[in-house]
Amino acid sequence: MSDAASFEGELAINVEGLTKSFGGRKVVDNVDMQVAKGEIYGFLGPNGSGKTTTIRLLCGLLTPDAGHGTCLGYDIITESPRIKLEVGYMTQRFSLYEDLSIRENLDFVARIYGLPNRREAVEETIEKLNLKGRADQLAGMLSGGWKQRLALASCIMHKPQLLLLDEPTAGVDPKARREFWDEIHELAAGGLTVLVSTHYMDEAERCNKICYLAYGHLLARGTAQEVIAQSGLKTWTVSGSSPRRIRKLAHDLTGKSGIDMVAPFGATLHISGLDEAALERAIFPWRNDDDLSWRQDDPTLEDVFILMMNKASDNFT
Ligand SMILES: Nc1ncnc2c1ncn2[C@@H]1O[C@H](COP(=O)(O)OP(=O)(O)OP(=O)(O)O)[C@@H](O)[C@H]1O
Repeated sequence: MSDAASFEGELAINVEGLTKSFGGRKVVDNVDMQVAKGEIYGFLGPNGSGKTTTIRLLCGLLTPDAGHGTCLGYDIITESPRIKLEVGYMTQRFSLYEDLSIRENLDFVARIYGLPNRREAVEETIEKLNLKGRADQLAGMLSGGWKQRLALASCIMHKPQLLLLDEPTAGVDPKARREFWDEIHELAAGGLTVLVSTHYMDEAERCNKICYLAYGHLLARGTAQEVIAQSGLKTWTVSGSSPRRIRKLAHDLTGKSGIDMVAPFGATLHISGLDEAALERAIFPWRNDDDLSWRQDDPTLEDVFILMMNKASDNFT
């Protein structure tokens, strides 16, 4: 059996070739993943692209059909019970006992884990996640943001080394999301490794590294800047004399050769293409239009992800 301490300074997650099928359909296909200790690693991709399945393969809840590797220094196939003990997993539909208070919910979780010094562990967690003022409130009466904070508290009370968060802030307002992310950064600063799936671009940008999974295939990885640069996408931002003018331009350019994507952003339009020369040719007839103002821009992460999603749906579905 491997020694978890031996992964110190190494990779918290190191897997290769992970593959999993359901009903004859590959939902995770040959995925490699390396996550350094203490890193916040974002997991992005369209609905049904295999993010949750990959998370379950990593923590030993599912066995891969092919592939191998380690999580926290333990073999994901032969040592999954050890992994489960050292991972905090916040599932998409995390359930709390609504008629128990925050403190009672945490006490219940502490019992399940069989934590020694249960009371101390609960109070320490309440303190750590700033839940003190609400500790006696019923979970069912909490706002979405506080519920997520309680869910997070439940996942870290047993002091895991790796936190797996599956869309932890879905449906939570921006202020509560920001506070939740401040907390994640604080935990990572203390040495915890975090793998988080999200559909929010601002959250992707708060990760140290990200990867993009589509239809089971890992299409990109790196820092947000690296993923944007690797995409090779060229983008123009256009503003117009009126919303109607911008709508007409979007209509005229959509589907034109050389243009891979046309996306409205507020009062502007993002026009992107992978072949710079072909893009220039496509927009040329509108470049001197007095009603339009053109600016060459860096593509956003969202531009890049939408392009990858469109291309993946052509290639894999
Ligand atoms: N236990 C299962 N049995 C059969 N099919 C499954 C099972 N679990 C997941 N799937 C299917 O595998 C595919 C990938 O699902 P998964 O939940 O991993 O995607 P996801 O990227 O997490 O999606 P979302 O962003 O919607 O949460 C989906 O088509 C899903 O229906």
